[in-house]
Formats: sequence, structure tokens, C-alpha cells
Amino acid sequence: MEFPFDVVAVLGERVSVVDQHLRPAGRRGPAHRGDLEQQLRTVIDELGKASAKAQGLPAPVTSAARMESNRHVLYILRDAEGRGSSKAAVIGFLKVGYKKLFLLDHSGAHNEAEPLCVLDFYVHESLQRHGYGRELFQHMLKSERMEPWRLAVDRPSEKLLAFLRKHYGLCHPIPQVNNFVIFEGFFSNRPAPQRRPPQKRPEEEIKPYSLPERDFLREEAEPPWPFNLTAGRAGGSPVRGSLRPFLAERGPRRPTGTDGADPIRTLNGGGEGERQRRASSLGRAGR
Ligand SMILES: CC(=O)SCCNC(=O)CCNC(=O)[C@H](O)C(C)(C)COP(=O)(O)OP(=O)(O)OC[C@H]1O[C@@H](n2cnc3c(N)ncnc32)[C@H](O)[C@@H]1OP(=O)(O)O
Repeated sequence: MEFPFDVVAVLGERVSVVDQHLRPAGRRGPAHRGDLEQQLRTVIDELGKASAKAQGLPAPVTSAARMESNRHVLYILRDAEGRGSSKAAVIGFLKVGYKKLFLLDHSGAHNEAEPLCVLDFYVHESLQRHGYGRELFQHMLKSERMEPWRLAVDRPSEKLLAFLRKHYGLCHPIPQVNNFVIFEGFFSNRPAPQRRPPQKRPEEEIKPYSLPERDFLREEAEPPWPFNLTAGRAGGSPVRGSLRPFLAERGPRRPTGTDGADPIRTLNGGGEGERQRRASSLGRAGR
């Protein structure tokens, strides 16, 4: 994907990491340069549009404005300097972020968790199946100190499911009632690597509970059973402290709750009647 400006100056590194401040680490030159900031916004908006088009979505789930209002991280991969075009080109991007979710384990018990989620992923059509997606994904895993089986994926496309199967052996999804997909190993007790605890940040506005990234694309307002039975609607759900401190203090982050609680908390196992309702609910789940 080419732009009428030098993306090397805009993005800096080959894989640039962008957070809500829209200032890629490693970019050369002054930190605040209006033209570079505007160009970065253009790059993010165009990538978001291309990804939405590739996935057949009615609207982009990634834009500069949405980045500013969420604690997500974008990994943007660019071409080598001077290869093909003197201005270099953008190859693709991967967007991740932590979300509070209710997830079902193998036994059908509900677990409250806050996993790192894959929210949007795109490689330019002309460059797919050349290993660039894997390069981006590997960079993200290393940077976030994350194992692939600990990720939740927001409504993965068939291409992404094939990608995860091929590169990470993720082929046994655990059925969920929301649109997130998790895989075998998500609930395993394999110890996660030690992470530096995040620094405290002032309280910020609390986001709706378990709100999938793409929910704004749907008209459906009511969360699926059984989550519509808890304290009212999504915004009224219980919240465990402030949201995870994010990239202002960028550094390794723990997958655990900020209150030190177990990151995956079983809510209930359910009785027989509940299991039957859950089974029928699972049958209704869609993308
Ligand atoms: C949560 C979400 O973001 S869901 C949306 C995911 N994004 C999309 O579907 C947008 C369109 N697709 C893409 O942009 C890319 O194909 C990505 C991002 C999914 C993968 O990036 P790529 O650079 O193609 O991946 P990479 O080259 O590293 O790996 C290739 C593997 O990915 C999978 N894959 C990539 N393209 C396809 C395809 N057209 N059909 C089936 N599988 C595919 C395959 O497993 C492939 O291996 P193979 O060629 O041996 O069959």
C-alpha cells in the first residue's frame, strides 16, 4: 500500500508500534511534527478501510480516531527502504488489546478473564501468503511476551483461522457464546513468563464490560445469555478496578488482573438446566 509521502519518516522502524498517543516509538526526528502526525493518521485510516474491505465488514474497526479512544496497540509493517518505490510502502498491520471477557472452559463453566485479544489483522492483498503476517504476529508475541494459545481472537476470518492453525498449531477452538475464539491451552496452568507489574494510572472512564471490538458494527444491543442476566446491561457489570495501564508506561504487561486476582475466574459450573440452556445458546452463536 503506497502513500504520497515517505512512510519511513512517518513510521520509523520496519515494524512500528503505535498506541493511543499515535507516536511510533523509534521514529526519527522531533517527537511532535504536525505533518508526520497527520500522515500517520492517514496510514491508519487507509489500513483500517482496506482491512474492512478485505473482510467484508460494513465499516472499519481500525481508525486513528478509534485508536485514540482505546488502549489498543497497532503493529504496522512497512517495506524495506527504497525497495520498489523510493517512498517505501506499508505491508499490513495487526491490532491487539486487552479486554474483559466471560469465557467458557471445556466443562462449560463461565470464567471471567482479561486476555490479550487479536482485534484486527491485515496484509495487503498482493503480499498475502508471503510470510508477512507471521512476521507481524511474531513481533507482537515477542513484544507483548505472549504465548499464542493465551490469545482471544475477535471473530476470526477463515484466513486467520488457517493462519493460526498453520503457524501456531491452534486448531481446537473452545466454543464460546460471544464472538471471540479461544483455543486449547487457554485455560492451562502453564506458567506465564514473569512480567513487570504495571504502574498506577489515574482512574479513567470505565468501558462497557466484555464489549467486543466489532460490536459497534452490529445493531444488537443486548448481550447474549447468560450475561444479560447479570447486573443489568453491559455498562452495569461489575468492574475489577481501573482498566489496565497502557502504553504511556509501555513495557511488559501481565495477563492478570490489575488487582492481582486470578486472571481467569470461574463464575459457576451450572446445574443441569443451566447446561441445557447453555448448549442451545452455543448453537445460536455466530460471527
Ligand atoms: C480478528 C481478525 O482480524 S479477523 C480478520 C483477519 N484478516 C483477514 O481475513 C484479512 C485478509 N487476510 C489477510 O490479510 C492475511 O491473509 C492474514 C493477515 C490473515 C495472514 O497474513 P499472510 O501474510 O497472508 O500470512 P502468512 O504469509 O504469514 O501465512 C500464510 C498462511 O496464512 C493462511 N492464509 C493466508 N491467506 C490465505 C487464504 N487466501 N486462504 C486460506 N488461508 C490463507 C494460510 O494458512 C497460509 O499458509 P499457506 O499459504 O501455506 O496455506
